Amino acid sequence: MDISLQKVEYRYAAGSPFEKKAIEDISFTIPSGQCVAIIGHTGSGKSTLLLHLNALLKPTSGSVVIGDRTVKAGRKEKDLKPIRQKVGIVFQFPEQQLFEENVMKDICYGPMNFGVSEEEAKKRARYWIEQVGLSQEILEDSPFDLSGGQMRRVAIAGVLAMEPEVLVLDEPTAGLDPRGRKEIMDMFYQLHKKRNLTLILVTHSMEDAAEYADQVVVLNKGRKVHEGTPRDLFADAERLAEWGLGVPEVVRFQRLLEEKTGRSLPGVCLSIDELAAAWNEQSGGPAV
Ligand SMILES: Nc1ncnc2c1ncn2[C@@H]1O[C@H](COP(=O)(O)OP(=O)(O)OP(=O)(O)O)[C@@H](O)[C@H]1O
Repeated sequence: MDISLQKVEYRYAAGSPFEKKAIEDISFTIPSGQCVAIIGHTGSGKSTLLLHLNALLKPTSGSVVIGDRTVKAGRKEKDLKPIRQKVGIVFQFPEQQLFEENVMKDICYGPMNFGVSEEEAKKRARYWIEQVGLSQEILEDSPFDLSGGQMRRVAIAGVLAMEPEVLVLDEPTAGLDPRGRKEIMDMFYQLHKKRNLTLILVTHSMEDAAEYADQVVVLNKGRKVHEGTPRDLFADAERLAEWGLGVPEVVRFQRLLEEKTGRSLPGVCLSIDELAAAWNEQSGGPAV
């Protein structure tokens, strides 16, 4: 299922003295099965845009096409549940939304809310708890007895148990240590690859955008200022700085290495493995 935004504008408190234009003239398409990162400085409009992806917000002008449904300004929408089921959002710090007495009930809540039977919801809970790297034993525990990392996985299992076609991740690694970040992102990436799940990654992390995204959309002051591959984007540090963004660590390390050795490597390397391979090829031996 593709999602396509066409000249989307959104104003908070439209028509009131407190009106505030948050995004404008935003058009792009997220093709089914892709991993797309949406990045931008604080206040650039990422969260506002994210809420349009499953019709939690309706554009003030323009339209959002989600599969076979078009959501546009000035039109009363019929049942939005099918859209909300197909496009799952994992909000920032999703563990804060756990509230049931045990993990099983928390995971079943979303699917049952969308009309799935209790029996089927429980079957899904048993399946998804393992897919997020936890054991079924945890299902009977209170979510509040778990560690922060486990709570986050439980909350993610609750969204996955709705079996969405598109998963929107709002700063999925916020507050995690580097190991936890990598584990969570690798888990999403495996799901994306194995199930052809479309991933939309809304993030401040240039590292995550560089490592996982096929395409990156950059927002600045409510407008789309760039759309392209991570490689194109991170080759231009000056432009990134203009938008208040930094280059990923691995690209910075590449520059440092080039400065120190006086040799330049072909292109931009987006992972340590790539950097090592490019260096070894240039230098004729394993120096990194
Ligand atoms: N509920 C609201 N009412 C009025 N203005 C808002 C509201 N939410 C956001 N804004 C404004 O809209 C603009 C875009 O905000 P948004 O939260 O979408 O940006 P963001 O890129 O997600 O920021 P961050 O990275 O800090 O979460 C900002 O100028 C913000 O002040």
